[in-house]
Amino acid sequence: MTKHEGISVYNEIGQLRSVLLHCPGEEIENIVPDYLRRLLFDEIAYLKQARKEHDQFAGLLRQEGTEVLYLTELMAEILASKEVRDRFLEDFMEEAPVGTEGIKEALREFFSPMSPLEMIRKCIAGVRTEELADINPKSLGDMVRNPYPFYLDPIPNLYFQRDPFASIGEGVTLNVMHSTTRNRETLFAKYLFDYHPRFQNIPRWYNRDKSHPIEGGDLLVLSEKIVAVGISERTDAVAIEKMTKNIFHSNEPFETVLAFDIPKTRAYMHLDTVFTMVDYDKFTIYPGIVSPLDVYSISKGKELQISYEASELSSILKKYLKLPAVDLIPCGNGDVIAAGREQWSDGSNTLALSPGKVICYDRNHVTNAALRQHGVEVLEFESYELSRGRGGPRCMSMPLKREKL
Ligand SMILES: NC(=[NH2+])NCCC[C@H](N)C(=O)O
Repeated sequence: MTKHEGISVYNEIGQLRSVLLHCPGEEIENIVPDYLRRLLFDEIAYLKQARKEHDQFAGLLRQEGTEVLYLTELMAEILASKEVRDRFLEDFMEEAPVGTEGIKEALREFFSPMSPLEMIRKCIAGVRTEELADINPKSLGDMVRNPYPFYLDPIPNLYFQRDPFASIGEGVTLNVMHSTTRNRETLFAKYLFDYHPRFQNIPRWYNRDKSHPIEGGDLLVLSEKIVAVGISERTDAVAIEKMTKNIFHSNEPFETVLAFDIPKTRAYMHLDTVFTMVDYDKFTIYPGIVSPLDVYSISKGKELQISYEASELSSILKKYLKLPAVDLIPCGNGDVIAAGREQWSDGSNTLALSPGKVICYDRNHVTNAALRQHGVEVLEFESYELSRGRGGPRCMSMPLKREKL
């Protein structure tokens, strides 16, 4: 197994050294029209093409010198220990939730011949009822006929590794997801940080047993001093305060958390779907959120000091990032129709590889051209299928290490 490496993320744009991904697998082929909405998808995706696109994404990262780690492989390393494997399976079934002892027993048997990697892939893919042929009925629940086709639901959003936990400084938030369908994703993160030798003693700024939701797509580390967070459909103010207190009580250098109150709608589910940082003084932003935007600052002090920031976004960013000017590059380059279309497929959801160099979906050609006009280097990859899950390059990646600036 890999040696201790830890987490180090003090900005959004410093050279990306190490990143965690999940390449979509069979879980995508367990998405059915009846459950699309609940699974947070808008369409049925074609797995073969989605995997091809994801490999292009990983290829670009490697080509730029970034270490690419896969969640399934790290998890398989952990589950090589029989004790951890057994505990994981029990926790996983409990949270699924698998209701009856008869089904649990059948699942234990079903998984037992599998290698750790096969087991973890299957946990993510989901288990259909037809796959467990003979359940030994132990309760009424094991006997009644149930038309629902899964004993374990698929976890199709796992390729959005940005959301279940978030790296901030040398620690992480272990998140509480807004929707039931994504909550098991944070169990993988919990096991990584509890058991993987690469991540020993990582401080947690938030823990998944807290009831208030917070998701990684809402968390942006703008600098060593400033963290931005969305108050969004997915992240609530109580969770933000708890996380902020824990960060401020540590030795981390962060001094201010800027909370952006964005509209609570599906299209803008997280702050990073409407706003990402691309260079020291450049950001891409969806124009539709600029005028309704309220920003609050939470500053370090004996108590949390919370204030409403009355000025416009560019002034707030200039003030807190100590910049003479900032360039807000609009999604859709000022064209309302292009902005709406490209935001829907994550035109503003860029992943920075280094200051001024980002990875984007190729389909958002208007926004990509605007980024280039503003001096940003844009690397593109295909995006027919991955975009159907409503997330882009930033959503699909969790930085573990970035160079400090
Ligand atoms: N960081 C992000 N913007 N993630 C996008 C996640 C998309 C996913 N289908 C969801 O609704 O949860």
